[in-house]
Amino acid sequence: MLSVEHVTKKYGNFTALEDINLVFESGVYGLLAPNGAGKTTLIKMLTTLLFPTRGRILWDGQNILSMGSEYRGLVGYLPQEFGYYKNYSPRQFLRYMAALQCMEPKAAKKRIDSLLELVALSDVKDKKMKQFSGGMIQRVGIAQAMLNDPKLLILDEPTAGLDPKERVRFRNLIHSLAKQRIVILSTHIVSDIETIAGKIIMLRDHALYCCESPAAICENLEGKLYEVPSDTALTGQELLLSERQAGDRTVLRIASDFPVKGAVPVSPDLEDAFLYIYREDTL
Ligand SMILES: Nc1ncnc2c1ncn2[C@@H]1O[C@H](COP(=O)(O)OP(=O)(O)OP(=O)(O)O)[C@@H](O)[C@H]1O
Repeated sequence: MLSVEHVTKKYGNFTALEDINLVFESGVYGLLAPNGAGKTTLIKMLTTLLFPTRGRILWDGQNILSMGSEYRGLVGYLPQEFGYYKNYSPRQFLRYMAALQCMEPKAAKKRIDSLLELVALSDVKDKKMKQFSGGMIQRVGIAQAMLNDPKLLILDEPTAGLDPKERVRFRNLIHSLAKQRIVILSTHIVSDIETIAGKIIMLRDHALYCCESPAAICENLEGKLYEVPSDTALTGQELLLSERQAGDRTVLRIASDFPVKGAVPVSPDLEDAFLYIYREDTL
């Protein structure tokens, strides 16, 4: 179990995160917030690349900073900018990464073969990565993060640059990895996590806004969401969230605390909740 207790991070006088409290148990956690909200800062503290200014992070009750390499042995990490060698094949690259982790060569070979199978790259395991698509590179990155069979897998914006088909494949892969481990996945793209994350962590105003299931987050908007024709004049009490194509016409999705005449009540989804929660922020 991983717990974040009263963690604050300051960069000089600037407070990037203030008094964050979280508890992680196995399953997928989506860290969802607009750019600049502090996702990478939190992730870097969870991976010991940055230290909290105040507060502490515990793994099974022990401070991760005092655990040192023992803790890092439990963590798999795919950073936002994942460095790889274009002229290496996935197999060469993973062998190299395994050697850096001092894995025994025979065990490493077996593990690499099964990981390449898991991320569906066995067919291209000896091809140079310079020919790979963004999705294929991300899958090499995930295999790299999984080398030590981590108890805590952290993926920072792993779906950036993926096409829709690659995103679906990625979601399926994450789902299969989340059994018996904690997976923390940061993103600002709602659809990447709404079907796979058991809990969504939202940051707002440099603080924790919520850590709840997608259903619980949507529930807060229940009864407030409507669709109206696109030529409807909105009043100050109605908040435009998005537009959607319904057959051959466009409809507006709006949030309102009061019933709206002529509007069709609809059930909120996580995208609506995201837009509602960050309505005053520049997205
Ligand atoms: N080394 C640093 N020095 C000063 N300010 C920083 C530093 N790193 C990040 N920040 C600031 O802290 C805030 C949070 O940054 P962070 O990178 O954690 O956000 P993020 O949610 O991961 O955003 P993105 O998705 O754009 O990376 C931002 O306002 C950023 O400008």
